[in-house]
Amino acid sequence: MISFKKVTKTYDRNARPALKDISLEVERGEFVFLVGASGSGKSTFIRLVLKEERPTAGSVLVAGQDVDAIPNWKVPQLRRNVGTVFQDFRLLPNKTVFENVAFALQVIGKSRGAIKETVPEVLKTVGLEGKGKRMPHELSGGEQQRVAIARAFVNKPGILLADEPTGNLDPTTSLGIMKLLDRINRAGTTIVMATHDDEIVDEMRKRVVELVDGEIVRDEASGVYGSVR
Ligand SMILES: Nc1ncnc2c1ncn2[C@@H]1O[C@H](COP(=O)(O)OP(=O)(O)OP(=O)(O)O)[C@@H](O)[C@H]1O
Repeated sequence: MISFKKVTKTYDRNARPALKDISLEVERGEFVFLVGASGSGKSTFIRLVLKEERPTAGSVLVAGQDVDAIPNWKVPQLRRNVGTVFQDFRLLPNKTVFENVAFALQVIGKSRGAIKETVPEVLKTVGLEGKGKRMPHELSGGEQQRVAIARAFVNKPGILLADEPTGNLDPTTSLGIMKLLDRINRAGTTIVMATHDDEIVDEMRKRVVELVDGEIVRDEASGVYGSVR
């Protein structure tokens, strides 16, 4: 589903690479934790998948397509198939919960009828039934993240990229968010989640890919946050 073939990304010509000769295959339906210290290259990995950055060398394939070969006018189509969730939720503050989720459908031209039907269903899936009329500031952090996940998921993307989605949440709320992501994954969406949250990684026992200074130092099925020595 996502394939990195000998990918190097250098932002500044003289700086050390943010990613160094990375090769990685993420199969359809997998759940992968990307772990590593701040600056190890996790966000760069995510930006390359979204074509927000271009590799300096090597190639990135998403659903079999070389991202670099996708013309700019087709990039929105790529990003529709790759939902994103971030640490800071990124909701539209002046729109209701319903409108925040509906927006993702409006931009792809869905009819009002379809939107009216789909949004409440998705809100129910993420545990926000009946909260469509609330404004983001009237929600807890965990609820705001659920809205962000609903928005990312409403188009049923094949891939969901999550960059520190539990970074602003307490442990109990984080666990709720992880259960939701796990459910979405089990329904068929491939998930790559960058995180520093060792408790979550240890609890979930998914594939763990560890980056150190832009290089993959560990790739384990059912792994834990820190390598077992
Ligand atoms: N736009 C940019 N221009 C120049 N250098 C950058 C840019 N973005 C990232 N870098 C550098 O690339 C390296 C990897 O950064 P990246 O953001 O991918 O790490 P990260 O693992 O996501 O870190 P964090 O956990 O803090 O988000 C760092 O050395 C960083 O300073």
